[in-house]
Amino acid sequence: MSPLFRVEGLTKSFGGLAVSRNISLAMSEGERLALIGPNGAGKTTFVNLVTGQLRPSAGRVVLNGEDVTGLGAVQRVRKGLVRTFQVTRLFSDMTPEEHVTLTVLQRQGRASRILGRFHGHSEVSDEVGAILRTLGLLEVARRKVGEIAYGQRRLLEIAIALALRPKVLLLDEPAAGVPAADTPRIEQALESLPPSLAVLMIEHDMDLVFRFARRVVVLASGEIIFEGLPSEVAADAKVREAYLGNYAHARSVA
Ligand SMILES: Nc1ncnc2c1ncn2[C@@H]1O[C@H](COP(=O)(O)OP(=O)(O)OP(=O)(O)O)[C@@H](O)[C@H]1O
Repeated sequence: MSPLFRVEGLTKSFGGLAVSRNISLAMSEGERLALIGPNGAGKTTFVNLVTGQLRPSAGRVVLNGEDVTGLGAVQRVRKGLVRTFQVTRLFSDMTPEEHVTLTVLQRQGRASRILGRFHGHSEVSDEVGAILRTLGLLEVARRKVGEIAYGQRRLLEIAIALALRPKVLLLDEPAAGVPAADTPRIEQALESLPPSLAVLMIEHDMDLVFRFARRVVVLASGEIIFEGLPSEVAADAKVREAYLGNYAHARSVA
């Protein structure tokens, strides 16, 4: 079976710094993949290349057999390639319900007509309610974002991404900054994501990685150095060296 999504030979340099080196990777429908690696390994750059925030120096991004490398970020979202960001980008005066409603209407090309009339949209409210329920946000659906917990804001980012009906969802550190007591909520929400969705998650919280991922890819210095089962990753010599080297470097500059 051909993969839902693949990248071939993705390469990117900033000046003389090679940040992504010939990265090839495929994902199938329903896949749960974690992309890990030491700080500065090039994980966010990889996501930016996949979603069109950055243009690669070489290589291709292929979704459903279609080469989307030439498309911009908005066009890729329309095709089903959707991401969340490491830092939340929400409006603190709006509620979760308003954020998700606006996104659904935007996806349908109707957002410009409804500004100021959020609650009357019964034709999308079932979908909005279902998305908020999936992420465990129904109870705060009508609270202002500025008043809800940080972990709930991170979940709202994922809710907004779901409202775009992704085929491939890329999560950039969904648990970053979330208090440890709230990470089970994030984990639970990730488990509730639609089974057919292909999910790639960047995450530093290894407990979360091991519980979420069926496959792990390790990036170091812009290169894939490991691809395999979560149970195998910790024992891999190259992976240990990459993390240890990074740790030693951090100690030497501290
Ligand atoms: N726009 C840019 N211009 C120049 N260098 C950049 C740019 N973006 C990223 N880099 C560099 O590329 C390297 C990889 O950065 P990237 O943010 O992709 O790593 P990362 O693996 O996501 O790191 P972290 O885990 O710390 O978020 C770093 O050395 C970074 O300084």
